[in-house]
Amino acid sequence: MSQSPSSLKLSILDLSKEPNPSSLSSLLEACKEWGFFHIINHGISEELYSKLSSFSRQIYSLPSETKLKLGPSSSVKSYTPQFIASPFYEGLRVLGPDFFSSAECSGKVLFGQKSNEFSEVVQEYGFKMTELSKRILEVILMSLGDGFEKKFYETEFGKCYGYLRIINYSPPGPSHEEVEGLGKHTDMCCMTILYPDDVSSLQVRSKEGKWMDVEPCKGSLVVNLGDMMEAWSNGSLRSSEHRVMLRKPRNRLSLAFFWTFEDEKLIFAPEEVVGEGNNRIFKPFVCLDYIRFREFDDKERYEKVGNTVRDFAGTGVGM
Ligand SMILES: O=C(O)CCC(=O)C(=O)O
Ligand SMILES: [Fe+2]
Repeated sequence: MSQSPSSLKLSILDLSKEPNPSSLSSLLEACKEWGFFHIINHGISEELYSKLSSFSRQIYSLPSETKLKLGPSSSVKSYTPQFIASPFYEGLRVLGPDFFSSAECSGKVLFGQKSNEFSEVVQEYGFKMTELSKRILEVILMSLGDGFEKKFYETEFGKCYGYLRIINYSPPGPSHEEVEGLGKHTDMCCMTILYPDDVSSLQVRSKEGKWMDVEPCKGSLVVNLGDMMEAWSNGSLRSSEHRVMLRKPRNRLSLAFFWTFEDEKLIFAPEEVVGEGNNRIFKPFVCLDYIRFREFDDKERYEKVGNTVRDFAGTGVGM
């Protein structure tokens, strides 16, 4: 058996406070070292979360035939059944920016009459997460350089959009001490905001390759940077490998909100971000081409585990 992992206390960004030099420098440090941090005072109420998690529980207790009407081989394709990402993982994707319509499309199949309430809850969550993503991204840009949020927010990130994945991990069997709920991967997007339930199962891989348990932090959400951000920052911000290890004999529910560039975006780190005299470690690339590279197969849009943006667009310099 492998050694038991050490636990990792992530840096905390308090969104109720105006960013100051000290909070910006600890955020930057966290983004460079781990690409992961916690946010507190994020404005997502427990009430909204519990409404959405109650719908999620209802969804995942539906019979497989109902869920399979939403994918992977139906025309809707919002549902990823078990045995694609892992035997324990199933997920439902709701695409923004029109979260209501997207939720309605799946909700009609899953809930029939009750779908309106589901769509409203998802819309509210999607809207709040969108606002939150914009805000966090601005602070990250501020931490990267003086005035960078004004210079780059609109021009570079102005067309970003979000999508939500409602994820259910089924419990490992009694004979298993620990199983992989979601294997090692990096997120493709710019940034992910994760609302995990109270089961701590998320692990992040250090630069040295050591798996670390993310230490839970009450009332916080977990933010992690994705490959698009790593490429856009010329590798100075980190998109870390992470995975989910299931240990408790119960379901785990998580809500992952992905904030991503538009498909046609050409990712090319601005000169000021690269910095004078530094080498470019990524070739320019179009987002959709990278998403295609990572696709599991042409039917399923799940991330292909193992391939990262460095494999796809790395120049081989400075790695
Ligand atoms: O469920 C989790 O805690 C993590 C999910 C995740 O990493 C992902 O969906 O990319
Ligand atoms: Fe992830």
